[in-house]
Amino acid sequence: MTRIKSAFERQTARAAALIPFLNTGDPDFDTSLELFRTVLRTGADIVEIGAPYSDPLADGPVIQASAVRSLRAGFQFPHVFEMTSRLRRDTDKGLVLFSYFNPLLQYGIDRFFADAVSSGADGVIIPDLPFEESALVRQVADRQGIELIPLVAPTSSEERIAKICEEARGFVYCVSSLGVTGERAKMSERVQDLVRLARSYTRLPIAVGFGVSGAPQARFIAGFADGVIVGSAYVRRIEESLEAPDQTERYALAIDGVSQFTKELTDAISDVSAKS
Ligand SMILES: O=P(O)(O)OC[C@@H](O)[C@@H](O)c1c[nH]c2ccccc12
Repeated sequence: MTRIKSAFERQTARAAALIPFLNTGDPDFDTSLELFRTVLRTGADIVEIGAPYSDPLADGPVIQASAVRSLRAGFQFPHVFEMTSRLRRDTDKGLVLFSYFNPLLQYGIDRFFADAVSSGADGVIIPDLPFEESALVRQVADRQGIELIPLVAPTSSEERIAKICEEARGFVYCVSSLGVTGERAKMSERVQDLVRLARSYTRLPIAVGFGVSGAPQARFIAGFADGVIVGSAYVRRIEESLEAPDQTERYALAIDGVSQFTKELTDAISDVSAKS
């Protein structure tokens, strides 16, 4: 059984897996390594390990600012492999590399997947991978033995969702709403229809992301999906920690912030299974 599959299977106690996203190198490499370790230690089942990019078209202001911080702190693309191999030593949970298509193309598709496998990654998400190129990329991923996790959006036609789900590996990422990443006060109820539709085309786990700002949305999603993906709300806690005057306090605030938030989210998700 793959680590991604077992991460979802382990959720018999909880209604859904918790899947945080953080950018590698935000606010610097060593601190982000400790932040990833902290969310994994305090309850995350899978992590999305972001490769910061200078032109993150699908990201809202919080993750855009995070990418700027990482790049300013000297992030280079191969650091995602260093991050993954460091985390792999500590954990058997799911490690998913997250990169836009362009920097991955620059690095070389075959080289990227070969390095991803040797770093211990279980999966890859490429949010802006054009459907027309996905067959080639999936073939490389399959050949290298790593799972290429697709996204379906509220705007996807049923025909396109069917095709994406048929070719999916690992899990299916259902984007909850139109637009860019970022916390929403309320999630669209329509995401339940999207998950229901995807479920009719795949037996893989289905995770929902975009807009989760805290426990209420996590609880809502855990009621009908297998995974809750949270990015901006975590990254905002890192950003807020940087307002503290000195480095030691900034570090402590960031670690405490993501640790406390993970507990809030896992408690909310566990609530759901207790009730159902
Ligand atoms: O930030 P949010 O609204 O919690 O959404 C998850 C998102 O951060 C993460 O999955 C992600 C980060 N960058 C992306 C770009 C496209 C799609 C998804 C993402």
